[in-house]
Amino acid sequence: MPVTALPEFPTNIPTHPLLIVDYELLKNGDETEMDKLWKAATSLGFWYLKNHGANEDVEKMFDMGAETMNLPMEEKMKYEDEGFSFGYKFAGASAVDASGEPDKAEYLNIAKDDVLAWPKQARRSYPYTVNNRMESTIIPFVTKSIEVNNVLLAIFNSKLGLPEGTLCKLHFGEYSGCEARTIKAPKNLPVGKQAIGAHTDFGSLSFLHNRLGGLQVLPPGVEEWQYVKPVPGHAICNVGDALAMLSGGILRSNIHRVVPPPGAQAAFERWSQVFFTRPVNSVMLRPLSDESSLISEAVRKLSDEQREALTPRVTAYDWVSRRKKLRMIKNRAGPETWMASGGTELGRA
Ligand SMILES: O=C(O)CCC(=O)C(=O)O
Ligand SMILES: [Fe+2]
Repeated sequence: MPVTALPEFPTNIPTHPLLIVDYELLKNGDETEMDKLWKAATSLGFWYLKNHGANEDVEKMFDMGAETMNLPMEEKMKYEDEGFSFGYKFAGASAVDASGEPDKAEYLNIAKDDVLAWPKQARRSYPYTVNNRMESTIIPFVTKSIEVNNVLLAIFNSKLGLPEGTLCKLHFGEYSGCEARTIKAPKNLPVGKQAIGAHTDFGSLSFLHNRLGGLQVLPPGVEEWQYVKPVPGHAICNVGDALAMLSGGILRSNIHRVVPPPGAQAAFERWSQVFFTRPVNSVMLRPLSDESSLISEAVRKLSDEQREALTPRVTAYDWVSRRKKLRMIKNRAGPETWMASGGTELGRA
């Protein structure tokens, strides 16, 4: 489906405005732009990123996603995600709420470790539609996404007053949950259904590309979900739980969800491409108070409950595994399973 054939996001629906950050300016060390990024990451935790240079790679990812999701179900299920995160997740495998309502989105997660090891296999195998496009599409998209998220991480490292390279070291040199995700939600979903239930992202940074509306955030202090409007060529970036924890809550991992696209857009399939940067598996998730007075000061001001929420005493691997596992309907015992699947949202979900 050419992008131009898709209906516009309706003009009569309120949206949550995000700050627009220019990646080229960030890369050139522009102070004003870095301040804008900091403001976005410490308030809502979401921002648009323009001039990121990944648009052509993203277009190819949309093609790869369509080729993959169009495979017969039997073929996709050969690559089912059996635990951690990598592989195929069929629509309806995860709950969207405590009642156990099934999700409506299917997706395929491709481990960064497999992409960087190609043509060797590091973590698992994938459908031929992925293998065939590894060199032309997936390696370029993942390489570019890593580069972008590294620039963002280095800025956060400096603004948090951490010794140079601290955050970078926590994200490289070992296997991790970093992954590229291609997502499809069907067209004509009834209003009120959720393609993806409310969640905070599990890792550190997400680099998201979508074309239709449907992504919503619940901003702090607000009771109503608000749409984030897709803007052509602009990525939607956000902070996840791991970075919220490492920063002692200074960086915000905000809750979000995916509902049917609004207005005339609802009649179209909804596709997204994401790259998730996550700490390496063995990293203990906790505020880096020993390494930054800014972080230790922020942690000192938290309530006991907030401090506990940011200090789960588990590794990055266990954090992703638990959240993923407890959202799966096959592991659901009752509403308590959903309640136990939460992240750093401090009861907001
Ligand atoms: O598809 C989208 O717009 C958002 C997807 C998302 O939140 C996720 O995969 O974590
Ligand atoms: Fe998300």
